[in-house]
Amino acid sequence: MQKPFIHISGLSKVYNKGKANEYPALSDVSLDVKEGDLVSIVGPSGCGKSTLIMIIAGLLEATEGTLEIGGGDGGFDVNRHVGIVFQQSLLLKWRTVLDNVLLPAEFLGLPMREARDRARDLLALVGLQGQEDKYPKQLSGGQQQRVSIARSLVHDPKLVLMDEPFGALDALTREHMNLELLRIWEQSGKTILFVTHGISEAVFLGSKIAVMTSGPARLAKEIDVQLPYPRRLDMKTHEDFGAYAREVYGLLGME
Ligand SMILES: Nc1ncnc2c1ncn2[C@@H]1O[C@H](COP(=O)(O)OP(=O)(O)OP(=O)(O)O)[C@@H](O)[C@H]1O
Repeated sequence: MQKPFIHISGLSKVYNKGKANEYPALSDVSLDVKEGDLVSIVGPSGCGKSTLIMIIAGLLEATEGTLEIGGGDGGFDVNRHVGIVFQQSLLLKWRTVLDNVLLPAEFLGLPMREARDRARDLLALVGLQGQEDKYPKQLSGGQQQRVSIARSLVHDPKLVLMDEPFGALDALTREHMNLELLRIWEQSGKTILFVTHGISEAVFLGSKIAVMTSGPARLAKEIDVQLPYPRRLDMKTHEDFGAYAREVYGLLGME
């Protein structure tokens, strides 16, 4: 049987272990993700979503458990093959849009001529063709987040981690960005883990939803979302969409 692209088993994280302020942020999390999946990770504030993402990104060490990425062939390099988008776009204000997108390619020492072509293609993919020479402050919040999505893809990662990327946007821009993200996902074929507080957003985007709960911080359930792609906003009014949302509300104790 083919191994999952991401295999997480029995993962726990205790902050400040052994100290008076020891804090269990993740407890016994297991999750398998197929290549090309878009997995929404949804849960209340403080349930450990960012902690999980940071561990997967190699920015934080787990206290216990197994994490394997890349199907176990040993060819996955977390520095080379992961792209990250945070809630804030974290653009460098003194660099142009194009130069911001190029940052990961610079860090990784990739051939810059090809990277520049790719960055231009990605800016077109995220709807920012013609904005390459602008500076971040000349863009709206939604446009800045598009730049950070292009930046997360410039080194052609196999896995994109998105930690509440649209949390700071207004509701309408957020819905628009949801549609854009689905288009980018379908065109790029990347595996995406998408953290959100938004139940509707989680259902709308995900091929799978990982529902996390706090107290204890754990993975309550994985739900395969059988809604067809391409998804359209009017699907949110459909009965099936409502049933998935109700299931997530129920798991979070919010019926
Ligand atoms: N460096 C740290 N030291 C101690 N505790 C921490 C640290 N980082 C996070 N925590 C705690 O671990 C818990 C999980 O934090 P985390 O940021 O992963 O949650 P989250 O689900 O992403 O929250 P939010 O949705 O509000 O961003 C929280 O209670 C937080 O206070």
